[in-house]
Amino acid sequence: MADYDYDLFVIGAGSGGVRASRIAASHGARVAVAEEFRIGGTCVIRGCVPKKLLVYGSHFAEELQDAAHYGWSVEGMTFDWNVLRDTVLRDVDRLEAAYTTTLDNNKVDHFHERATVTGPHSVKLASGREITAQYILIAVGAWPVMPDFPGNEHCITSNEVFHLSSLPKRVIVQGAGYIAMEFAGIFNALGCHVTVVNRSETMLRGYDAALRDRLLQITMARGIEYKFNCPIKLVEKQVDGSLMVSVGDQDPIPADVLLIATGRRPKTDGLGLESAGITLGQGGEIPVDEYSKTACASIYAVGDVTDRVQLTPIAIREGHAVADTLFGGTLRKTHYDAVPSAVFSQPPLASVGLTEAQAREMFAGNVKIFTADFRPMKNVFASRHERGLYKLVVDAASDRVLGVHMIGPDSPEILQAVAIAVRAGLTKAEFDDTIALHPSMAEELVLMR
Ligand SMILES: Cc1cc2nc3c(=O)[nH]c(=O)nc-3n(C[C@H](O)[C@H](O)[C@H](O)COP(=O)(O)OP(=O)(O)OC[C@H]3O[C@@H](n4cnc5c(N)ncnc54)[C@H](O)[C@@H]3O)c2cc1C
Ligand SMILES: NC(=O)c1ccc[n+]([C@@H]2O[C@H](COP(=O)([O-])OP(=O)(O)OC[C@H]3O[C@@H](n4cnc5c(N)ncnc54)[C@H](O)[C@@H]3O)[C@@H](O)[C@H]2O)c1
Repeated sequence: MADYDYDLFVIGAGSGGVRASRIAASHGARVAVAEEFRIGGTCVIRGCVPKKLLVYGSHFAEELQDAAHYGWSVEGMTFDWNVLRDTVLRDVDRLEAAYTTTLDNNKVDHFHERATVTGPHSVKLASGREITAQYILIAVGAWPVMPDFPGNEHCITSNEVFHLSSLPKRVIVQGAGYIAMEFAGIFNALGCHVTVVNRSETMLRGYDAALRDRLLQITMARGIEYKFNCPIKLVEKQVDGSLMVSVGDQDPIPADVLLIATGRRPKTDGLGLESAGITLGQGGEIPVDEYSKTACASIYAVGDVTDRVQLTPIAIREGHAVADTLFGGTLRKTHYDAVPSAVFSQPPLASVGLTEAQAREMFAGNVKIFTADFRPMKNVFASRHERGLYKLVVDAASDRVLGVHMIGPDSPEILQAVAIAVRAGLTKAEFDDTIALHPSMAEELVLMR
């Protein structure tokens, strides 16, 4: 290894890249990482973290609305977008500094520039410097897809949404996936008029149909408008700076912001992978084996760029596994069973394991479904009519719980704990044998009969 400048060169200091760098260095490897934007990557800089802070910030609207029922007087309340935005952006700066310190503490060299691959053991920095490494890890993440229609230059993506100069009055969100439903919830709670425009009639594909339907009903009641089966045809900028958006065969919709949330494509364009004999998949993803090794034995790839599961904890696990495999003396794979996930919509939904539809197909219909459809106590007290819905999907033959699906207040927090039980393969009888924690919403999980 001594013939190379580094033992490991990582391209991309995001969730996967930082974890792999840190762990490889802790195993004694000489590691460097190149980052073309900001240390921390999508999750920290313009993804999970600032998004969740905006969810927290906007959720006060609901709390303040309900507060009067609990005896609080909240007259004259106001909201200042600039304060929330700037506080969130300051927290992002803090986290970027913390990630940089982590790299420094682990003696990982970092180059603040773009890197491309020039061969199985070599990379080139934007400044022109060539660096060699025994192994190269590609952890460059993904990039928002911008659909092709006239006027798309007037639209923003999740990259820009955290920096809006003012709170828009009217927001159109294109797409009905994670980002669309999370930002529809944020803007709706902050008092904007929100229209979700989707090309199909399905929102949050992959989530259980009953939960999706519940989210649709609640968010419609909260004022979000939906236009399904509705492609965007044209966006025209008006003299006052607002937008006129032509959708489907309907009347154009006026808006101040059009947020595109139509998926994220692996960021592999121009990365030079062909120089190492790596052929990209149809969606631009890097094909890898179960150890995240590419077709080139010295090059690995983790995270969104491989388009396996586009979630931060997965990128982190994959990065950690590569570092252990290459430098820790342990061959380590990442498992993808019972991966918990959540949509931080308002209300949020969360899920682990098989949906009812998936289980019915895999188990030839031999499944049992248990549901709790309830009005959370705090909602009843606040005269809020929104109901929570929890669903357990159970293998009828073995009694094993195959999936847990929840929509309602705090469901992501509750689901993380119950995901342990699903991953451990516990049965419905073992759920039932667990004493309820009362009064809580989570107790519904052990009370479904
Ligand atoms: C708005 C939004 C909200 C999200 N919310 C959640 C959530 O709540 N929970 C969750 O689990 N996931 C969430 N995600 C997904 C999550 O952010 C990603 O799955 C995760 O960040 C992927 O990590 P990664 O290491 O693969 O890539 P990234 O974190 O994207 O890191 C890749 C890094 O590589 C850099 N880079 C790219 N090309 C080069 C190059 N050639 N040279 C040098 N550097 C380069 C990029 O600048 C970037 O910093 C969200 C994503 C978005 C966009
Ligand atoms: N809470 C979380 O864990 C979280 C939050 C945000 C993002 N993410 C990750 O980031 C990824 C990207 O998020 P996303 O919301 O952009 O993608 P997504 O895959 O969740 O949703 C994409 C949406 O865009 C629609 N669409 C796709 N192509 C289109 C086109 N050409 N025209 C019109 N509509 C189109 C799809 O029908 C779908 O509704 C997610 O897959 C997820 O893995 C996770």
